[in-house]
Amino acid sequence: MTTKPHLNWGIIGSGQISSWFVSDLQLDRQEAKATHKVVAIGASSHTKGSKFIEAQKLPKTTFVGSYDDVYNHPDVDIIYIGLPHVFHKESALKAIAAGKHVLVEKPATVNAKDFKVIVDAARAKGVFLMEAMWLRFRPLILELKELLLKRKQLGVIHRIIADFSWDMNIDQLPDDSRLKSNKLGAGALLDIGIYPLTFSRVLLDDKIGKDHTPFKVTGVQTIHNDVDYMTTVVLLYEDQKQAVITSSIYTDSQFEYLRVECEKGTVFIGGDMASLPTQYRIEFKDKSKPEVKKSFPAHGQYGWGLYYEADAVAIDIAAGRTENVLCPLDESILVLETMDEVRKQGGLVYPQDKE
Ligand SMILES: NC(=O)C1=CN([C@@H]2O[C@H](COP(=O)(O)OP(=O)(O)OC[C@H]3O[C@@H](n4cnc5c(N)ncnc54)[C@H](OP(=O)(O)O)[C@@H]3O)[C@@H](O)[C@H]2O)C=CC1
Ligand SMILES: O=C1OC[C@@H](O)[C@H](O)[C@H]1O
Repeated sequence: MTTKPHLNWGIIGSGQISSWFVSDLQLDRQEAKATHKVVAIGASSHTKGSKFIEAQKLPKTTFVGSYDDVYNHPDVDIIYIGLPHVFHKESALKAIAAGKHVLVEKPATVNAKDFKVIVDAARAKGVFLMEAMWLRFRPLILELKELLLKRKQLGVIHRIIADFSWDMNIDQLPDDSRLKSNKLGAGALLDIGIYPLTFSRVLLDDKIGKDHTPFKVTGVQTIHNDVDYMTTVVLLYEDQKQAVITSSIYTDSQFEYLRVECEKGTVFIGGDMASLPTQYRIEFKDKSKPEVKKSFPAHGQYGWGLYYEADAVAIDIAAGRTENVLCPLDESILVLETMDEVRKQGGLVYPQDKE
């Protein structure tokens, strides 16, 4: 019997996404491709870290310390960074300096320039690095990629229309919320617009990263209180395909938030959150063909599905790879550069852009 790849995780930050990630790592999954252990929690205070351990039902012996303690913990193989965007750079650089592999939440950084610094540091140190864009690893997306791009079952793809909008009640949030403050990298595009942008990258272009099909970017932004409440992006590919990408923090998405329009039919993708697609259906232009519908369970016993990216990372590291083929570093840079261009046209500036 071959043993599965294994990773010992150090978690930085005890907030919302760290709690999802840690609960997924602990799920008992028969089909798991790797095994995971959370060995250390880094939190801004010992009390917060201990509460996190209790809430996540981690063993009481799990190490709790400062972020620095966790970067330098001898049992930790890989650091997961679950901090607001603006803290990703410093955290990733410290983890890399300590010789750890890194999985950093999306967006990898506020702009492309900052992520390039991290990529250079990881390459110099020879450690694994990836942006935690979990969408790229979901079975629903992999199945549609195979169906649309590899088998070309619906013929030529013409256009993608994709949205992630969520009424965050922004005016009721405290000014120092990561969802509201420009200083914390808030705004629709970076927080949620990155998902429909990723959908379009994954489903419209069969090339990735440095090899991508060239596209022109047009963006408009509605800015209030120094953050984008609403952003719309149009990508025009060299071969005339288009992606229309919308995001907003003061309206809500429809259940079917993504449409892939093709020569022979249209794919509609839906779910409660555009970061977590749970079903697709295909309407064929030939009406004699019955609609195809497929569901991919999530939540509860199925967890969030963050384990797909975690397993992929474990397999890469066991194989000695320092980046992942579905989420390579140049592709994260491309997405960040695209968002930089949209913000340049839309007028949204973050403090990191001026550094
Ligand atoms: N993949 C996904 O589906 C999701 C990804 N994300 C990404 O994860 C990251 C974190 O998001 P989320 O978990 O919602 O964030 P939280 O607001 O829950 O904050 C996470 C942690 O960051 C630290 N932190 C928060 N605010 C500050 C501050 N002002 N100054 C210093 N430290 C702070 C705290 O760490 P401590 O506990 O140590 O005090 C906090 O627990 C973001 O980059 C976001 O884009 C978020 C949600 C979903
Ligand atoms: O990545 C995300 O997806 C879900 C939202 O709740 C969150 O704000 C965002 O960071």
